[in-house]
Amino acid sequence: MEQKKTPVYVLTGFLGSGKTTLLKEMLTAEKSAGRTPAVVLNELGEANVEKSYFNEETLIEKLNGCICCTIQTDLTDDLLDFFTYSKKKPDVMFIEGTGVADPLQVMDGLTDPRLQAFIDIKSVIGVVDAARYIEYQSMFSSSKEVREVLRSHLLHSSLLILNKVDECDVRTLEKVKKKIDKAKPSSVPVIEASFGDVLHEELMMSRFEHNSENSQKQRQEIQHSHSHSHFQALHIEPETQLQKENLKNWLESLPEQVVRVKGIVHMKGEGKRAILQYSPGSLSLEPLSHRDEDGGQRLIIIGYNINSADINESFSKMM
Ligand SMILES: Nc1nc2c(ncn2[C@@H]2O[C@H](COP(=O)(O)OP(=O)(O)OP(=O)(O)O)[C@@H](O)[C@H]2O)c(=O)[nH]1
Repeated sequence: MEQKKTPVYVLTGFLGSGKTTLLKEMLTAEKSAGRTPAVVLNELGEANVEKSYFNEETLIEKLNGCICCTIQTDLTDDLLDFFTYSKKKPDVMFIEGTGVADPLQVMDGLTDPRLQAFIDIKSVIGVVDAARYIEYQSMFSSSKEVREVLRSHLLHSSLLILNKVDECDVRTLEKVKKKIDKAKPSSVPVIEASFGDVLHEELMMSRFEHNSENSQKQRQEIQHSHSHSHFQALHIEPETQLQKENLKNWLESLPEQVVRVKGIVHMKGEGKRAILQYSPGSLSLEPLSHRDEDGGQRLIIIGYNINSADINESFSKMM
C-alpha cells in the first residue's frame, strides 16, 4: 500500500522579515486543529537561539550553514533518514531556511527523487519586510548581495506575505506594493500582514505547482548570480551580564553591513535570560522559556562583508 505523503511548506524571506513569527502562528493553528507538525530549522550559526520557540514539535536542526547550498544534500539526507526511521510521521512539515537561503536551491534538495515517496511540497511562502523593502532595494542604502537575495525570494515563492505593514505609512505601503507587483511573477498572490496574522487556510493552500514561472532560465540565472557566500555569521559569547542601554547603543553603532543580530542574553537586574531580536532600528527582548540547556549567553551577528575584528573590539569596549 502506498504511504501517505507529508505535506511540506517552505518558509523563505530575508533576515528579520518575520518567518519565525509566521511559523509560530502556523504551528499554533495546526496544533489546535489536532495535527502534529514537524519543523526543520536552519541557522547560519553554530547555535540556534530560537529553539526555545519550538517546545513540543519534532525539531530537525540544521546549524552552521545555509540550507540553500552548503548543506543542500544534507537536507535531502536528513529528511530521508527522518522519514525512513521516525516512528511517528508528522501530519505536516514546515521548513524555514536562513534569511539568505535561495528558495530554488532549497527546492532542489526537496525535489530529490528519493524524497518523493515521503513528501508533497505544497507551497513556498515568501515573507517580505514591507517596512524595509525600499531600503533593502535601494542602490544607495543596500548592497548587490541583499538585492539579489530579495529578488530570488520574490521570484521563487508561490505565495508572498507582505509583513510588517504595521510599521509602514500608507504611501510607503502603496509604493512597496507597486514595486513588488512588478518584480514577482504575475500568478503569485500577495497578502498583507502584521506579525504573520494571515488566515491559516490561505497559508495552507496548495500552491506550489501554480508557480509555473519558475523556469529553467531563471534557475540558471539565479544559480549563476548566487552570492550569499558573502554573508557571514559572527558569534560572540558574553561572559558577564549586559547593561541594556549599552547593548542598545552598541547595536545601533554596528556598521550598515550588519542586517540582523539575534541571541540569548542576560540583562543586569533581570532574573531570567532573554531572546534578543535585532534588525536595524528595532530591538526586542523576550523572556526565555524552557528548552535551552546550556544556560549561557550568545549573540549571532549576521551581515555581508563584515569586519569581525572591529565588531569584536567594539563589543569588548561596550562590556
Ligand atoms: N513591527 C513588527 N515586527 C515584527 C513583525 N513580524 C515580526 N516582527 C518582529 O521582527 C523580528 C524578526 O522576526 P522573525 O520572525 O524572527 O524574523 P525571521 O524572518 O525569522 O528572521 P531570521 O531568523 O533572521 O531570518 C522579531 O523581533 C519579531 O517580533 C511585524 O509584522 N511587525
